[in-house]
Amino acid sequence: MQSLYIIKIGGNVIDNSESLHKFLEDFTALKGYKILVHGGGKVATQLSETLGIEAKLVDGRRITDIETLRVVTMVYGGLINKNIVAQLQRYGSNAIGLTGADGNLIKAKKRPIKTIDYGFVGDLDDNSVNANGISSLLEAGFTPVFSALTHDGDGQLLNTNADTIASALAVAMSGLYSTTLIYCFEKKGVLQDIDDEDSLIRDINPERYDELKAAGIIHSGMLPKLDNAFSAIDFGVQAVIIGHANDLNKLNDEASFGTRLSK
Ligand SMILES: Nc1ncnc2c1ncn2[C@@H]1O[C@H](COP(=O)(O)OP(=O)(O)O)[C@@H](O)[C@H]1O
Ligand SMILES: CC(=O)N[C@@H](CCC(=O)OP(=O)(O)O)C(=O)O
Repeated sequence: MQSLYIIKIGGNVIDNSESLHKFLEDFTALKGYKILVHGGGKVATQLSETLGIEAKLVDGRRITDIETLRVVTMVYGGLINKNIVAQLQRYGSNAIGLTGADGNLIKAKKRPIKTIDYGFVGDLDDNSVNANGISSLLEAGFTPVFSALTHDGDGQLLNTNADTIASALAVAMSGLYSTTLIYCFEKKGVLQDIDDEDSLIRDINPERYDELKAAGIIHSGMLPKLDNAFSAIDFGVQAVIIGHANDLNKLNDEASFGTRLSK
């Protein structure tokens, strides 16, 4: 089996142009098949507020009414995706920018209304990702760049969390490639003390995860990220690493890049 990297970058990296450029240069230098997934929640929140649309998030997930869907379509599918693709082209990567609607590559189901109506938010299931379609892009020499947008097959775009997209892509692609999933953000990895970059936790297994949650050491945005990450490992993804976007060039040096998850 050939190897594949699926790498996700979040809003804080995208919002910092120096950090983003270093990351994109290092991403281009990685050998072999690769897919980039980007969020951009921070930029969407800023634009919403500029437009006078209140940004509402519950448990890290954006309530996406029709106005907000327009904003995230512009921000994720347009502004951020096309800028990243243009920069990757500059560095020599033949990037192709995508939403899940393009090539019907990721189909989602609108989240059912329970206690909260999330609006146009899409959830993924086992059949969401068209792995063969994505594989044909990779084999043709393209580097797919996915934004946090999917579709329902009935003409409706949906907002889907980028960590979830990265995890679902990794699970689906692991049937065809030996897949490593990497979450890149603005810290060295999962930290024992969130304010101390020297307190990196090198390995986490499910038992340790439970302890760190109970002790309040892991909280907020790191909780859904690790839930997605452990679910990817359970469903056959070879390796999952969480690390600093500016350290991607140290990826092959196990001792210096990020937190590794194990079963
Ligand atoms: N133990 C921890 N180590 C590192 N980050 C943590 C930890 N616990 C909570 N976090 C928070 O998780 C955030 C990352 O999640 P999130 O904001 O969703 O990032 P992204 O937008 O990159 O996906 C960090 O910015 C940090 O504030
Ligand atoms: C449904 C939902 O919450 N979607 C996310 C998609 C963007 C994202 O995931 O961005 P980060 O990775 O930068 O957080 C949102 O709109 O914030």
